[in-house]
Parts: sequence; C-alpha cells; structure tokens
Amino acid sequence: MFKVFRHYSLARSPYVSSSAQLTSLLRTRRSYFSTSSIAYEELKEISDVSKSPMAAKAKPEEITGNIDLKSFKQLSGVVHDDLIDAIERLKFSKMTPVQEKSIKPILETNRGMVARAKTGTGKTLAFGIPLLHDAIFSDNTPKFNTEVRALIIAPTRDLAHQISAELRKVLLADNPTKYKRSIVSEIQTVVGAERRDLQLRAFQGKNCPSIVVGTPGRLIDILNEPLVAEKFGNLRFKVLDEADRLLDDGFKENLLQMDSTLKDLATGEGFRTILFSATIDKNVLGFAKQVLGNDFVYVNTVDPNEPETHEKISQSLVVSDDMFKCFVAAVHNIATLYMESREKNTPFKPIIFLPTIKSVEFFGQLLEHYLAHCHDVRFCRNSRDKASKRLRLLMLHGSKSQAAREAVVRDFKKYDHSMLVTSNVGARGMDFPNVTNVFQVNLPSEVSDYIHRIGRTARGDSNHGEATLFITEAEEKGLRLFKDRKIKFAKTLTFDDVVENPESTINAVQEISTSHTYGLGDPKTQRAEGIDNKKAVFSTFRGHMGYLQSVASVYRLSNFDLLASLNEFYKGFCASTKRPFLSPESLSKVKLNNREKEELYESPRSSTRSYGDNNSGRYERSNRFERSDRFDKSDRYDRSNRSDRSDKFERSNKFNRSDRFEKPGNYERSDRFKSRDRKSREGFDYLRDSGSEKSGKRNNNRNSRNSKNDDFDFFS
Ligand SMILES: Nc1ncnc2c1ncn2[C@@H]1O[C@H](COP(=O)(O)OP(=O)(O)OP(=O)(O)O)[C@@H](O)[C@H]1O
Repeated sequence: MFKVFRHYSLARSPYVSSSAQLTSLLRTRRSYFSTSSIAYEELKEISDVSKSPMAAKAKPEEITGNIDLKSFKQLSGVVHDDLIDAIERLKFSKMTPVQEKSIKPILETNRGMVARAKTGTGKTLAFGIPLLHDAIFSDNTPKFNTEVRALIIAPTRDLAHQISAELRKVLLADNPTKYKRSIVSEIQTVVGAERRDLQLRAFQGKNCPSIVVGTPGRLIDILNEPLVAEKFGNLRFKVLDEADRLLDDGFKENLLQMDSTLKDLATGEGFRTILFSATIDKNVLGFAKQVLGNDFVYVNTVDPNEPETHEKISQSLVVSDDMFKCFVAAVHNIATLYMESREKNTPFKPIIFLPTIKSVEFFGQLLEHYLAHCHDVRFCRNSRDKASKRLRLLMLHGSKSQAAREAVVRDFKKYDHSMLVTSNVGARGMDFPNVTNVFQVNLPSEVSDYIHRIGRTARGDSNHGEATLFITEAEEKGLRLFKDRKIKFAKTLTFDDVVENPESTINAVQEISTSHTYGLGDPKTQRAEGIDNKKAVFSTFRGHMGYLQSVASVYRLSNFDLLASLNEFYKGFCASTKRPFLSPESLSKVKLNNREKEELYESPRSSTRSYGDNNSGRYERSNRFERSDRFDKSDRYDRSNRSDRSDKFERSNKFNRSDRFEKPGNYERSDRFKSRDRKSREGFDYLRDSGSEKSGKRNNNRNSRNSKNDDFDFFS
C-alpha cells in the first residue's frame, strides 16, 4: 500500500505545512550530502534570478539544491510506489539531473517552477511523473474522475501527441492488462486540425480526462465551451513545455489570457504553473513573474560556464561561397555519409533542417533524386510496407495534413533506415530514437533553434551524435551570436573540403534540377503540366528571399550579400547565368536600394529583353507573369488549407483569434494574407510596410517574429 510522506510528514499542500518548514527540513537533509559543482552553480543562478529587477522580490528557496537522489526508488514516499515500479519497468533505473531536482519540489511545495535542462535529458518525465502521481496515482485522486487535474501546453501538435504517448506508456507499464481505451481516455490530446467534436466528447457527461495535453489554439477554443470549462475548476497543475517558444513575442498575451481564464474558472485552491525548456530566456522569467508573482522555484541543471548544447554532440560547420554551393555541399555530404554507412554497415539516421516549407520539399526531392541518380539508391515509398529494407526519405512540415504528419513521425520513430527532412516543426521536443546526425542548411531563425535542433541527436542514454551546419559566406558573421552562447564548432570546413570533385558533383546536381525526368516541384502540378523544375527553383528561391531578409535583421547581416548569394541558388539550379526576374511589386518590397536592386534582379524597367534565363523578349516576359500567377495559385491552395483553421477559430468569440493569425506564421504563412492584398501578387507580404524607417523597424520585428515562429502550431 502506498505510504505517502514517509520522509516528509511535515510537508505542505498537501504535504508541507509551510514552505519555511520544508526549507529547513531540506537544509538539514542537504547537509548530509556532498554539494556538486552543478548544485553550487545552480544555487548561484537562483540568487542571480532573485537579484534581477524582474524578480526583485523573488525568494526562490534552496529547494532545488543537491538533493542527492539517484534511483527512482528514492522517490518512494513522495511518489506512489506503483508509479515508481511502472517507471522502472520502462528500464529507467536512474533519474536524470532535471528529474532529480524537479520531481520532489513540484510535489512538495505549493510554488510554481521554472526548469532548465539540456535537450534529451528527460524533461517530459520530470514534470510528467509528478502530474501522473497527483492526477492518477495519489490517494487524493478521486476514484471516478470528474475533473481535469493537469494541463500541459506544447507548441506543436506533434509534440503534444508525443507527450501524451509518453505518459500513456507509463500508465501501460503500470497496468499492462488495462483496457487500452481507458488509458487513452485518462490522457486527452487536444490539438488543432483534428476533429473538435471528438475532443469535446471526451469531456461530455461523466467523461473527463485526468490530464489534458494540447496546443494553445485548440485549448483556448475548447475552454470556451461551458461543458469543458467546468471540468477545469479543480485544475492543480499547468505546464508550459518548451516555454520560451510558447512565450515568443506576440503569444505571451494569449497565454496570459488563458491563465486568467483558468484562474476565473478555479473553484478550489487554484493551480500551479510550471515552465520547462532547454533554453530559458527573459520572456520565460518575465511570464513566470507575471503569473507566479515572483514566488517560484528555479531549477537550472545547465552549468553557466558551459554551452547550452549537449557535450555529447560533436559540431561541425561547412561554409560555402554561395547558396547554390551550400545546398550542393549538404546534399553531397549527406549522400556520401549514407553510402559510407551502407558500406561499413554502421547506423546513419539523419534529420535535415531547412528554413522554409518550400525548401524542405525542394531539398528532400533533390536529395532523393541525387541518391537515386548518382548512387542507385532505391526507396521505400509505401509507409505500410513494413518489411522493406529500402531507405525511407520522409518530409515533415506545417503544410502537410495532420494525418500525413502523424504518419511521418510514426515512421521515423519506427524505422532506423530512414532520413527526415523537416522545417522547424521537428525542432522542439521531438524524441526520435537513434538519430545519429543532425544537418542544418542556413542559419536558423534564432540561436535557440540551433540548440534545440541539434538536440534531436544524443538523447537519453545515447552517447554520441554529430551535428553539421551548412551556411554561406554571407551568413558567416552571424556566428558571433553563437559564440556569445559559447557554442563551439570542432571543425570548420569549406565547400571544397566536403565536395571532393566539385565539377562532376555540380554537373550531377544540375542534371537533376534541369531535367524533365526528375521532378522537384509539386507532383500534382508536374503530372498535369509536365516536369518543369524552374518553377520549383523559383518558388524555393522566393521563399528564401523572405527568410534571408528576416535572418539579416536577427543576426545583423547584409541584406545585399545574402540576396546576392541567393541569386547564385537560382542561377545554379537553373544552370543559367541570368539574374532572376522580379515583378515591380515584388521589387518594391525588397529591402535594397534601387542600385542594388538593379544589380541583382531583372525587372521590366531594367530590361525589356531577358526574364530569368531567357532572351526571347516579350513572350518570355508575359510567360514569367503567367508563371508568377501560377505560383500564386499554388500558394492559394496552401492558404485555403490554413483558412480552414482560422474558420475553426471563428467559432470562439472570447479570444479574437483571427487577429492573432497575423502574428505567428512563417514565410509560407505570410502567403496566406495575399488574398486580402491583391497587390502583393508575388508573395512578399512580409515586407508589406517597408518604407519609412519606423515602419521598417516594425517590419524587422515582425520578420524576426515570423522567422522565429516558422512552422509552429501555436494557434491550431
Ligand atoms: N531517467 C531516465 N533514464 C534514461 N532515459 C530517460 C530517462 N527519462 C527519460 N528518458 C528518455 O530520454 C529521452 C529524452 O527525453 P525527453 O524527450 O523527455 O527529453 P527533453 O529533455 O524533454 O528533450 P527536449 O529538450 O529535446 O524536449 C526519451 O526517450 C525518454 O524516454
């Protein structure tokens, strides 16, 4: 039988009668344990937080000190023994540092918490175990659940599903014979792009999940339903996973609003807020101050003298002259490593990050054709074909349907003989087993993204991972922000170091990108109109224009240098010496002066002869215009998918969601707004306000926000 409070009979709410008592109790206990350097730094950081103006009155007590717990067994008396047994059945014998330092304070104090620990160190169970204990295992848990006791908020749908699955795994380990449906109904996932009516049914009548995991948009939406809202009256914990991402500019207000809605709904003691991430910034601490009133525990397992990246990951940098070579170096390097791994029979399971949705598609298809064309690699294209030993090349991004996204995540988790090409949507929290390498093409939209992306390798018990960043010379100066975060590259290579035979490699790539056999664009359009890769090259180029201009403002880089380097992407993949053509509208939105624009782009004013790579005059010009219209159509297709989402939000009137859609978004998302603005035919809406310095500034902010939020599902 479960015996609570064996060690902490004085504990308050429900285990400690006062936090002061608990502190003194812990101090006494701590004196019996040696203090590690991490513990020392951690205490120092706590006092740093308390000294900061933001947390001037904060009294983060020494609760997060070195309570030297090692095995889960040592949680006995705090956490239900059945739960401990279940965790041990999952073969987790020892706690990770963040679990060691968070589980007890979450259960034993009545204060909120901010916790920071490196990627892949078990943060999910660090908050999951206390929540499972309180909501399902503790003696206080009602036998028939009628109320939601814990709410977990995640930035992406995929992450929300993953958290639910991890918690259900623990429940299943506790009771393998339990009817699967009842385990699923204990933990309800509430995310956008899935049937709302089914999600609401989980709260109908006597039904009620103990733990709800979701993305903010749909959570806010269903909280407007009285039927759901009343079940949140006795909420005890609210967790923000990947808190810094959730609290990015523009979203904080909505989460604060959700917080106040939940506080209004509270009928009992109220709930505690817990914030977790590998990267804690001033946004998170500011939010903590606002909702927790300066009184929170700060757990930090990252030594301030060390980089935030995991020491188990060896990091390399490849700098190429321009964007074309940058892509070629990445494709060639990944293909070479894959072929080596096949020869030596060693594992190779990479994730490749690209900045925009269009570039994910482009790079994924280019890599696939390169492997097929140059190395005769055969692919498994049917996700139901379980027996196939062929390589699975999977693509994940925000404009795939939710079902397709789930299938990709499932397959990449399941099959080690696979590669994943993804946008930022796969960057945070996703726990794919056995990932050996992380490749990133171009600077990420912020340094934290770099830290989270490379954290997809060397997770949990895994001892080593490789991370490679491919950038252009124009991006190189941005690395000073990496240096500020103590990020060090073990190796810095050039295009020539990575590509042994540049000429034949470039020829092979151009053979693919200019061919009528290997399609790089939307397969549906290609089926209907024949393969014309220039469209795919141009639309990837266009998406990158937006991205690079936002990167320029985040890293303070030269727009001209970045866009000049991007021109080489267009020329290289079209095997042409001509500059790309931009319509006057598009040109007016590029943040360059007229001379620079003339230098980089063809336009009706600068030339009546050549449009893109052709010299055939008027016909080509109109052709170009037509093409850009066609691009617009395909973007409209993207938009219509998304407008579905916004329709869903219209249902709720409490939060003005449609407004909020202006805030997040990515480069693809910005396309959505085109229908409202017929003038911006070519999709450079992210530059809408350029002009006066003031509006330019506003723009920069918006761009950096857009870039940060590339591909996340906050409000869906
Ligand atoms: N005590 C433990 N011992 C060994 N492995 C563990 C332990 N706790 C969790 N894990 C495993 O470690 C892996 C990473 O855990 P998790 O996804 O929670 O990391 P995280 O810290 O949340 O990472 P991220 O910052 O990327 O979100 C998972 O596969 C998880 O099952």
